[in-house]
Amino acid sequence: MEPHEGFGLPVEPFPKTFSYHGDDDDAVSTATASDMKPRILIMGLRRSGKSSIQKVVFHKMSPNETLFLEITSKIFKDDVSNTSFINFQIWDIPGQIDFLDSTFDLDMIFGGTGALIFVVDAQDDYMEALTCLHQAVSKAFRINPQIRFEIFIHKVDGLSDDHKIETQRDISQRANEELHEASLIDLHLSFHLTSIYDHSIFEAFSKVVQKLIPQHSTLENLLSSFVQNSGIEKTFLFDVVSKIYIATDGSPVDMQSYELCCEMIDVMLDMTCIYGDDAEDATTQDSTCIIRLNNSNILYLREVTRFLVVVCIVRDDAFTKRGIIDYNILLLKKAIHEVFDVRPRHGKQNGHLHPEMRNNLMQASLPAHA
Ligand SMILES: Nc1nc2c(ncn2[C@@H]2O[C@H](COP(=O)(O)OP(=O)(O)OP(=O)(O)O)[C@@H](O)[C@H]2O)c(=O)[nH]1
Repeated sequence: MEPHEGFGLPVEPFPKTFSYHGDDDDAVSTATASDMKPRILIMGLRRSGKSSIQKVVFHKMSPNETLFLEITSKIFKDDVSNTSFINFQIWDIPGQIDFLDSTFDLDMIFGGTGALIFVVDAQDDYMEALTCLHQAVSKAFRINPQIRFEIFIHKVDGLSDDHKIETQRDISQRANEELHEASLIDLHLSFHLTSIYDHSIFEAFSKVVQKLIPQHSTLENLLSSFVQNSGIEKTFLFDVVSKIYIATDGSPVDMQSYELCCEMIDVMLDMTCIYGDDAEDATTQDSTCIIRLNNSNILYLREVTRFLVVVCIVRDDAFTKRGIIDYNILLLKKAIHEVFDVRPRHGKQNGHLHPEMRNNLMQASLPAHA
């Protein structure tokens, strides 16, 4: 099954030559070919929820099934690129990793890492987790200062809204104070409140992945231009299998809209699995799905590649101009294919929309929105 052959031009998930170290590959030179893929590490104490996060986001495991997951005893490398647009590896690091143990090649582990997710169980006493967090991030930062550090304050489904905010404030203050005392002032931590029992884990993972996509700001510009010229309220570019949104337009994301779009993808995939033609993949046929909501909005889903769909929220009066929207979606697809065809080494992304793409979109704009 070749990735992204479903629509027109071939598209690579991430450019294969892409490295998070610019042109310097020394840090990963000892790794094997499959280890060369950009990598996200998930770390944290035992039973903090690392394997559950990975199974729920990338393997469609239902949250309740995670109750029966066994303890991870060695590093689990999960290559998600066969089923997902996201061409990288997720490494689940066992809770009991000992940084002084020479059997762990830390230079290799942290050298090729794009992001380190550290999971803190918010339903447990988190003091030990904070000590481990400090050890992990300071070690990783000294080996590879390019790593993004993402702290998932996890299992917040058991906490009230006030308690969530208070927990985040306390954890971020303690973690940053420790870094300050260790003079690691350039080490930046990002915090996310997460749970596998709602969409917060998908939202947080989306944010992590977006920071690792070199083309992200170009995509965001492209989607903003698309929205403005099509009379659309909000649009997301989704990796279908993981429901991670690769990009959205520049307007703020509200969780309810994101959840609605995720649920639409679930409905489409479930229907396709149950009633679809077995010979065809869920999204090989330029799939389209429209759901009219009871609040005068319409959810409009269109395939971009085999693994990517664009989901739009449109007011029903704007949807009467569907021809314009469809025309703009055609241009959007073409532009997205072009964006991912650009390899950073040979032509670095500058984060701006190519003028040709912008002009094409303008041609399709409604007079009212032009
Ligand atoms: N309430 C709640 N429980 C969760 C959440 N995520 C995971 N869990 C539970 O936490 C327990 C431990 O989850 P695992 O994913 O096995 O934890 P782990 O960090 O991989 O554990 P090790 O393999 O020992 O490193 C399981 O019973 C999960 O069901 C969550 O968001 N909320």
